[in-house]
Amino acid sequence: MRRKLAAGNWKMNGLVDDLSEIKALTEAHPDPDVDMLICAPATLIAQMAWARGTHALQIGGQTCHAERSGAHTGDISAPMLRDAGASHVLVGHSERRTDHGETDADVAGQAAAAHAAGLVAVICIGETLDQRESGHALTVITDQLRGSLPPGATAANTVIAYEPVWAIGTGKVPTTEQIGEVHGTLRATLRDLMKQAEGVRLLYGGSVKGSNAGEIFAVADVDGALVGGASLKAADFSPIVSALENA
Ligand SMILES: O=C[C@H](O)COP(=O)(O)O
Repeated sequence: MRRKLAAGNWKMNGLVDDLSEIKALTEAHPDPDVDMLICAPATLIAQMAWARGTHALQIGGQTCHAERSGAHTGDISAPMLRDAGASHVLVGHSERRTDHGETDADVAGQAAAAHAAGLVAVICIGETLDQRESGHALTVITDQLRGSLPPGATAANTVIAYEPVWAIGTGKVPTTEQIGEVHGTLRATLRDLMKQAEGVRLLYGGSVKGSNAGEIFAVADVDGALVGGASLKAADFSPIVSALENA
């Protein structure tokens, strides 16, 4: 049985004052039936880890370098994230792939670095609108998964997040049939790639809100969500956590 995961990605948002949202979130879900994760900007990871106190909320970074240390100005390594209090890290988010030209091979290297540092890698994949409309979505996400999954990936150290690029921050959401088709394909692909395929959690991400979370979580092989905008405020994220608890 896969434990469900409600993950938030604050992206390049959040100042120290916003840690009040973590207090509100943990107070709203003192003993959650699902895993909760917030991927914070690097500047807030240590303070967020302090702010959660003894709550089970997990904290993640949003990217990491493939190397442990070195002359890479402005980058952050997986051991640094771990040292700051993170247990997870996003790798291969489409905004990283677009803004920083990260390739599947780069993402696999980052995920391997995360694993070596004892972090869970949340590997993000997803097709563009052109790829969806030209009928290539399943080929694209399958190729991304094959290229981004490093050797040594296990059910314990890896989560896959399917985020169609066209659904991120747009209010557009695939149909539940489309989500089910992709997640079923991802599960089948994982079976080809690793022994623990049944245990790997598959998240859906892209315009998830309290109002649509329930129907998304009812789709087979959707084990949770990766939420951007609606994770910034506890009042918005809490209904998503509750919907997952009730799924
Ligand atoms: O990492 C999160 C995704 O990019 C989804 O963002 P969104 O919920 O604002 O659409």
